Amino acid sequence: MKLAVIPGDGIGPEVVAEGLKVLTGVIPQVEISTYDLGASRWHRTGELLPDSVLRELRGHDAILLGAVGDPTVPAGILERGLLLRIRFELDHHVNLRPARLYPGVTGPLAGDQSIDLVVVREGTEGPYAGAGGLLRKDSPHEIATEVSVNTYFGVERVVRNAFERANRRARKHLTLVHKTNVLAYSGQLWSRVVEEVSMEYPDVAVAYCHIDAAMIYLVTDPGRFDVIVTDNLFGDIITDLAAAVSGGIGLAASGNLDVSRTNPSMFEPVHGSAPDIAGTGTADPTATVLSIALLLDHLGMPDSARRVEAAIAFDLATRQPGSVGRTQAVGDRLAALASS
Ligand SMILES: NC(=O)c1ccc[n+]([C@@H]2O[C@H](COP(=O)([O-])OP(=O)(O)OC[C@H]3O[C@@H](n4cnc5c(N)ncnc54)[C@H](O)[C@@H]3O)[C@@H](O)[C@H]2O)c1
Ligand SMILES: CC(C)[C@H](C(=O)O)[C@@H](O)C(=O)O
Ligand SMILES: [Mg+2]
Repeated sequence: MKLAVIPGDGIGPEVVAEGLKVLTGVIPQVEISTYDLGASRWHRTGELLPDSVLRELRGHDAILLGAVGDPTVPAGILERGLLLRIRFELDHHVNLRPARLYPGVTGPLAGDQSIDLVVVREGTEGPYAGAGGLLRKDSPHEIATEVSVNTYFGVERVVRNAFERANRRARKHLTLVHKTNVLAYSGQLWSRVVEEVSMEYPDVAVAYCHIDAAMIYLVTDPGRFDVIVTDNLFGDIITDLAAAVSGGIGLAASGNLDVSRTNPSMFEPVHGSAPDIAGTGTADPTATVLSIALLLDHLGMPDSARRVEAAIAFDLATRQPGSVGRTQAVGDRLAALASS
């Protein structure tokens, strides 16, 4: 397997190092190329993602990314110019973000909540598309627009993927989360496409939830969700909350998938570069390791993926209170468990 690794900024390199320990323990023959992209390269050279590097990335089976973003770089430069550019150029239209409350993990919710859901977030459109601009800049009449772009092609392929996933899961339940009461045009398109595609999946029960109410239910009754399909921005927000109620952002994994497999997919923790804890050795690398399980599944190595997941499940079930908090110690435990 040829793997491109982008450690990135902040805690990115710290969690990626632990992820690679686990991966190379399970798949010793992995061929790794590491790419120095992120804040330090930008400061040194002004480069974000040279075209030559993008070409090289395309030649790999998958990409593992830590995180990008740094307080010394103006907001959005790295996020848009590096991370989103990779997602867009490599057509990562399905942003897969499972959230599960593992046995032994204490979440912040009251009572015995069961959480086992997967968010299928659209990855290349919505307000992320970069359409819009500033009119009458620096005047009292300045106007900023950020247009949400939703194409039939883009919505249909992500909705179809969500139905396929729901159909393979035990509960066979899909919830569209949107804001159709206000976002009339895009809401209509998403609702219509969900209705159309649902005809091909008669075994999947379909529900709808406005984004604001979905935030209530994620906290009061998360068990109602199985597969959530939603747009790029709603999906970003939902998945941080889903992570928080499932034991924390340090456990939340993601895969940016080109479902057509024309381009390599990219796997990364849902969290960012966490400048507040970077360098302290306290970041939880579990999200990165779980992202590696998604990567192994995507590349057709389900047995290895299950070994990695089982290692995480065992570790989470047996972690002593206060024993999280050392990045390397967690990575060592997971690597030993996964390769034993
Ligand atoms: N995919 C990505 O690369 C990605 C994702 C989100 C944010 N970002 C960027 O990261 C930077 C920081 O963003 P932010 O602070 O809003 O979000 P963040 O996810 O980096 O951090 C939010 C909070 O979660 C904590 N946290 C994050 N990961 C953790 C881990 N593995 N273990 C323990 N605690 C963890 C942080 O300490 C912080 O308190 C920004 O530049 C942002 O744009 C990048
Ligand atoms: C950093 C940012 C561009 C990114 C997003 O909004 O998708 C992040 O928040 C994420 O969740 O991966
Ligand atoms: Mg996010």
